[in-house]
Amino acid sequence: MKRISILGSTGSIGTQTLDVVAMHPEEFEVDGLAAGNNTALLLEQVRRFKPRRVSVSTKERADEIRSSLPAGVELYSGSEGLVEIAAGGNADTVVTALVGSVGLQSTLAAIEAGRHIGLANKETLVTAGHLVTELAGRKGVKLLPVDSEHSAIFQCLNGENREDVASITITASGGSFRDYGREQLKDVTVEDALRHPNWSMGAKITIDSATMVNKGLEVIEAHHLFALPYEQINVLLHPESIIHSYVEFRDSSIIAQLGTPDMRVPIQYALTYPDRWQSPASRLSLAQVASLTFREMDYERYPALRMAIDCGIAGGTATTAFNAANEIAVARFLRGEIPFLRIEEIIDEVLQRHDNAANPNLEQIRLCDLASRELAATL
Ligand SMILES: NC(=O)C1=CN([C@@H]2O[C@H](COP(=O)(O)OP(=O)(O)OC[C@H]3O[C@@H](n4cnc5c(N)ncnc54)[C@H](OP(=O)(O)O)[C@@H]3O)[C@@H](O)[C@H]2O)C=CC1
Ligand SMILES: CC(=O)[C@@H](O)[C@H](O)COP(=O)(O)O
Ligand SMILES: [Mn+2]
Repeated sequence: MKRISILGSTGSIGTQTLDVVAMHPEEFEVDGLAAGNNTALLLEQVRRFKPRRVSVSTKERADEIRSSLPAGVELYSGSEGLVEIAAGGNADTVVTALVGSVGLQSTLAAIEAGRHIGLANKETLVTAGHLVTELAGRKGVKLLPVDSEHSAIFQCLNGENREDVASITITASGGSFRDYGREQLKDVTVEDALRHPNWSMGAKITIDSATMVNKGLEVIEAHHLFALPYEQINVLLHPESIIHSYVEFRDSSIIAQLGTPDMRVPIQYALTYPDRWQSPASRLSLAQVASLTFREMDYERYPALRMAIDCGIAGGTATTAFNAANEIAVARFLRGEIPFLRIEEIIDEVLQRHDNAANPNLEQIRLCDLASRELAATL
């Protein structure tokens, strides 16, 4: 029996994690679920998966659902609620499926409590990767990647010697506007940007895919997860999203992981590693796919990717500033306040004014995150 808790159970990754649980009801027990504002869906999940503990975004939301919860279910709220679900109870693995660096405190709390982490919330590693990996190492906690590219690389590295790795290559679909030139990006709408060609995901990551910020976050995530220098991490455009990523070894062999684009596969592998179980995902027929295509990454077309990698190389608080500026700019774009191309300009302007601090502690990261958000909100 595997006991899990999910932070962000009502989102895209959270609901797909529960799909995996539903496929193997005898093998999983759900200890805790943390949602934000979608209390109706949370209540449905409570009825179906019978967690012992739940949390919602605010006290008001908690008051709304208190009387509808079965007797004995513990109810929490706010950031303390997230920490309670992450570190209290008796889960073996906590799936971090919150969106944004709001997930940092609860991820650290889960690690501190000795829980293994099924890590979807990439912003946590982008903003404070050195602290998260150091704590996980000290506590003997596994950081099991859920992000499809990182799960692919993790699978390709299985049983290999790290000294034999020449490079890793993260594939990128190109997002909603992969066939647009920069001129065409001036007038795109929120609706257009939310139409990802291959994956159905939450709104924030779908916009990040369109700006290529997602790939930038993933390069930084890979740097921390696999302890690789940036010069060994490549990005390649692969519009079909069938090869999820690959590793090249020093003998020139390449090992890649392929599959239909279905997040339930990497989610399940993070929960069953090192075993493989039956999955709800459909089988890949390469004969039907017929051709796979690749393009060199164009850093002028996607300047936000270059900025993210430069921040990763600079280290310190640069990645925190990058991530915070992006989170605010994306939220503003989604609210219709700014045009699409303004997202990368805002990130750039925040970075121009950023005063980098090397090897930051948690408090320095918190302050940098706050200041970058405040600036990005006013630009
Ligand atoms: N979706 C995907 O396929 C993939 C996602 N990822 C990463 O996984 C993470 C989650 O993405 P995704 O599932 O798409 O995001 P969604 O927006 O679909 O879901 C986010 C979840 O977080 C909850 N949430 C948000 N803010 C808070 C808060 N302040 N307190 C408590 N809960 C909160 C939401 O609750 P509610 O809805 O109830 O308000 C929801 O359950 C991101 O870091 C993303 O980059 C990585 C690879 C693929
Ligand atoms: C499914 C997943 O892991 C996403 O992060 C995905 O990578 C988004 O696709 P692109 O960023 O390649 O468009
Ligand atoms: Mn990904």
